Amino acid sequence: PSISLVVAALKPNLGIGYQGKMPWRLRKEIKYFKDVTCKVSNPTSQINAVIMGRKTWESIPKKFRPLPDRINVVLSRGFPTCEVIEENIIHANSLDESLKYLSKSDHNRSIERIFVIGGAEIYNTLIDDPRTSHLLLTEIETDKEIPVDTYLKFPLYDENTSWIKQSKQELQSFVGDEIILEDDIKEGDFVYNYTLWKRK
Ligand SMILES: NC(=O)C1=CN([C@@H]2O[C@H](COP(=O)(O)OP(=O)(O)OC[C@H]3O[C@@H](n4cnc5c(N)ncnc54)[C@H](OP(=O)(O)O)[C@@H]3O)[C@@H](O)[C@H]2O)C=CC1
Ligand SMILES: CCc1nc(N)nc(N)c1C#CCc1cc(OC)cc(-c2ccc3c(c2)OCO3)c1
Repeated sequence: PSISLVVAALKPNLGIGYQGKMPWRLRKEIKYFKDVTCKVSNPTSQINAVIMGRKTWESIPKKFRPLPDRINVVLSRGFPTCEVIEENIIHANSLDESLKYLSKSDHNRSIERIFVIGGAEIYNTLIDDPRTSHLLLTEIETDKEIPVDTYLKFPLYDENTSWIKQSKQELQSFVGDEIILEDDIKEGDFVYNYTLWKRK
């Protein structure tokens, strides 16, 4: 199965978190995240999965979790192998266990896409996993000093990296034409752009 990492990070050091929370609240970015992770070709027969670490699950405000219309998989070494907590909440103790569960055919809707939605420990393990085929990176920039204590260790800007930033057309066809992709979105002290990266 192929996995897509979805993350919003502050350039140039790819900061993603501060004291267990996100360093920013970007309204349009949250909508993009929802639209991209929810979108399936056929909503009656398909659904997507979002996989996250236990700390990210805990950081999502209770009223927003589980993220609706997606199968929510939470990873913790403290969970037994794989447990269906509620219809759309799965607890698993490893990525492999969760992928095994997601690839079973007895779901009432088939899984179209698998997105990893955080946090740092999960991202930094999976960026090197051969099953990770796409990276949906929201590149954020600011002139202000923003407190950040958690970073992506992604080799994107190294000269011999195997990750290639795709064209905007490629991103558009990946997310589908229903999603409007604005450029240089300004919110508060931030300017950001949506990007798609694939391995060479
Ligand atoms: N900018 C962005 O787009 C995003 C940013 N974030 C930020 O990331 C930060 C959270 O990241 P981080 O602290 O790394 O925590 P994570 O969300 O990555 O959760 C870490 C926990 O996940 C479990 N876990 C990790 N790897 C595995 C594994 N291989 N198998 C089983 N369980 C595993 C462990 O749970 P246990 O301890 O229970 O064993 C571990 O403690 C926050 O600041 C958050 O705001 C999060 C999402 C998106
Ligand atoms: C939504 C931010 C985001 N953007 C991108 N590009 N990739 C991501 N993986 C994420 C994320 C995430 C997990 C998360 C963390 C969080 O606090 C740490 C809050 C949310 C969240 C999820 C849904 C929400 C919402 C917040 O407000 C309204 O609806 C969602």
